[in-house]
Amino acid sequence: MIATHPEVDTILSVPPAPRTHVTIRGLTKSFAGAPLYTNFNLDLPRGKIVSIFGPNGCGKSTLMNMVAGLIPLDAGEILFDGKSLADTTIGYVFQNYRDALFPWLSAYDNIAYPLRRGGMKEAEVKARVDELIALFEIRFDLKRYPYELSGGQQQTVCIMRALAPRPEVMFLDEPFSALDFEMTLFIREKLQEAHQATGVTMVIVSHDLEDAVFLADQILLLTRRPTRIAEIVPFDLPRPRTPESVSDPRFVSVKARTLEVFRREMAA
Ligand SMILES: Nc1ncnc2c1ncn2[C@@H]1O[C@H](COP(=O)(O)OP(=O)(O)OP(=O)(O)O)[C@@H](O)[C@H]1O
Repeated sequence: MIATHPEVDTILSVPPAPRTHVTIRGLTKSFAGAPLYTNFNLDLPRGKIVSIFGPNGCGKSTLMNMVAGLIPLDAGEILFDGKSLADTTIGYVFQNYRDALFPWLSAYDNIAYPLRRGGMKEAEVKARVDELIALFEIRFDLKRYPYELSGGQQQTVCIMRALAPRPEVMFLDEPFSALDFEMTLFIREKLQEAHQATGVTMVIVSHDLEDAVFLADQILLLTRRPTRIAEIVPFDLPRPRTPESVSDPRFVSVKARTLEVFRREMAA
């Protein structure tokens, strides 16, 4: 006899949507006995940028960190093209770039770190780092150490390091929150270029509505905890999006819709 279990039923009964890259089924997580996610299902589309937005403490970072394997699930299954995380190359950009880079390594060696760790030959490491230097149009000296770089330069190095091993999925936890406006514009542009050049699936947690909308193909809006999907708002403004895009009526309309759902959830 086959034992039935609600979580297994969920996993079997919800097939992934077409062009899905990451399939999340029956995800369940509590902290100190208080449920955060219960039987949560989500498909993340291949090659798209999904922003996660929602009320404070609703579990945006926890969701992304569970998908990235940094926080264990209580139950459920997360597959990348049907593969486990262990068989998938991912990249992760932390919110706090100051703590994310290895201070004893130069910027160059930070970027090269995951490649060398993966056993890549030095000539190939150099070729890959050179590609990233060209993609990001780096003009500062990568022989410098993290403490010698500006915040924006450090975050750029973090993003280059995450992209170096050609990840299938890249996770970014509030990548703009510690940046000034000028650097935010720069990093937005560079992330967009990197996405267009590589087609990597990206997941971004954001606290800022404009940041959440700007890069996204989809804005995943979460409810208060116990957390469910409030709405997935699509945003198909053509790329490249520019600083002027924020006044485009399509941008304004998606931002207004996102705010409306957010307000509804705050009031719930
Ligand atoms: N290690 C932990 N132990 C206990 N509770 C936790 C832990 N990590 C997260 N939580 C709780 O889980 C909830 C979700 O946290 P999380 O940081 O994922 O939310 P968030 O939406 O990213 O929050 P914020 O908007 O404040 O950044 C919060 O109530 C938080 O206090």
